[in-house]
Amino acid sequence: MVYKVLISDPLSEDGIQPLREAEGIDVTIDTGLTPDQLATKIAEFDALLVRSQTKVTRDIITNAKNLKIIGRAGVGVDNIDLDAATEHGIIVVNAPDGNTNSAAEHTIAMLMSLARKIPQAFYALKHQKWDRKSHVGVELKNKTLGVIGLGRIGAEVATRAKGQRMNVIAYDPFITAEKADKMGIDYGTVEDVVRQADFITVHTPLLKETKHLINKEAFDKMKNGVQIINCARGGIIDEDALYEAILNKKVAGAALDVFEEEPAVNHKLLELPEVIATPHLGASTVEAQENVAIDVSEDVVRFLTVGLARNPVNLPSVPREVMKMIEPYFHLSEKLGTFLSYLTKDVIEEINIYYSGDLREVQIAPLTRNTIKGLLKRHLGEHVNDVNASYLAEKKGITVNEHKSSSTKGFTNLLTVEVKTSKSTRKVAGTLLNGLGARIVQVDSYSVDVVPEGHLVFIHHKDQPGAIGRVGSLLAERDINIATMQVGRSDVGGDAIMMLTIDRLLEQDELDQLTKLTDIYGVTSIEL
Ligand SMILES: NC(=O)c1ccc[n+]([C@@H]2O[C@H](COP(=O)([O-])OP(=O)(O)OC[C@H]3O[C@@H](n4cnc5c(N)ncnc54)[C@H](O)[C@@H]3O)[C@@H](O)[C@H]2O)c1
Ligand SMILES: O=C(O)CC[C@@H](O)C(=O)O
Repeated sequence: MVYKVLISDPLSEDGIQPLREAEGIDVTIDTGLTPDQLATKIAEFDALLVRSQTKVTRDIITNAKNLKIIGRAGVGVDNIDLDAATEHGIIVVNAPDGNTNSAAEHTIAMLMSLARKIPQAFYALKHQKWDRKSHVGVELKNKTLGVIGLGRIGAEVATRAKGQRMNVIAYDPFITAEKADKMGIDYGTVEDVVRQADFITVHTPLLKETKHLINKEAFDKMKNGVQIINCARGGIIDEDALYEAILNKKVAGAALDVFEEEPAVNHKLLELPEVIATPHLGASTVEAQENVAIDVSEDVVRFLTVGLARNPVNLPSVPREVMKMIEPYFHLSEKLGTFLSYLTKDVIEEINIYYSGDLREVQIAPLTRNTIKGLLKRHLGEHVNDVNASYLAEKKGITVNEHKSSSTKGFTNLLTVEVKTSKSTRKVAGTLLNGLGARIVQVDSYSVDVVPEGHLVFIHHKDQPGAIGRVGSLLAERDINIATMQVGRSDVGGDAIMMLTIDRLLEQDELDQLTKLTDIYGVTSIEL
């Protein structure tokens, strides 16, 4: 199997080495596609890697019949329709850490350039003007920097601003006053920040809640002569309100790396001498571009080969250490889900997943999603994956409950999946045996020991002499080799099960003949 990866924005060649070196991955670089060309071309690809230029719209995603993963070499994913990706079962991953340092350094560079009017002075000098009077700046020392959004970049900027002997006041809904205190900065509401700061820098994502967070009302509350920096996303600051605030002298200067519409050429803000700007260069360093390309390439390889991603955006993130711990159970969880999907004939109402022993210590959400994927895939089709599995289950009205249980039945780890329909409750449990791999160890109330691979036959029968022999004879007559066989019963002469691993898939007529044998209640052919 060869996975086809399309890179549609310029990425660092060194950074995409993990893709180039991976076996079974074929890389195409085409950075000149129009949206229409991309919408056509995307159909043949399994993965798409972008920076911020390519707009991955619903249209493109709808045409992406084979697409499994979209990798964003950077932080912001506002150029990708996440809802459309999730609905189509496409995972979106980003590279959240790789450009933090560069973006923070760029913000500080903008802050200093703004304070000392360096770009304006340079521009004048380039135009043969030795003008010292117009370019008198202000010191940063003892000024207050207001930071809105104290995440990765905001926190780095705050720390560096303290190095310039600035006072820092920050607002972030997910940061406590105690945490800010530990960083040696003040904490306040947006209003506190806006009222107290001499310089304001924003470092939030662009969300419904942050769109035009800095608007006319906010400018009205600011100190006269305040200076504004945006190296996060265009749209967090209302550009029309900023333009007015500069014209009426409320704002003395603004440094912008990002704009509501990009590329921003002929922008009215750029005509104002108080405005300095760069064309979205926050992450444009050799180091950042290499870092983000490596991170996202590694995640694409990991996802295409083992089905796990470290930085999913439309899934909760799975840290590296967590991933290491859960990877062995990943395969088992899907197999148990798939196994039960064969035994469950009616509409599923509830799924209970019990994590016992060592599994109590790991992050279980990815395993839960994978189990649901196994359960739903056979009925809903190949497009079900761990990105959309929970969403599809919810849409189908299925309640999913996760339990951490102390009952291990003597195993060091035990994963039990129970499915309730209006008519029945079915259960399967599996474990990872040290050095031996995955095993199914329980089906309903019966103990078994079966490798969850290949062609299985699950037979429910009456515990009577001859029942097992009749099954064996029929399969022998059809030249079907039995690789393993397990039997279990509730009580003598009562209900019993047989679990067979056979060397090939049963034909329908063979299944019918098995079902008609004396004392056989039901036969299910299972492909794992
Ligand atoms: N200019 C560039 O080239 C460049 C480079 C990298 C990142 N970015 C952008 O910088 C921004 C920050 O990136 P990051 O890596 O620090 O992200 P992050 O997720 O680490 O931090 C964002 C912070 O914003 C906070 N936040 C969310 N809503 C808020 C609100 N209403 N008010 C205040 N805070 C709020 C979050 O709690 C979070 O702590 C993003 O928009 C990202 O796209 C730009
Ligand atoms: O691709 C870029 O250079 C921009 C990256 C930056 O905006 C981000 O959100 O990571």
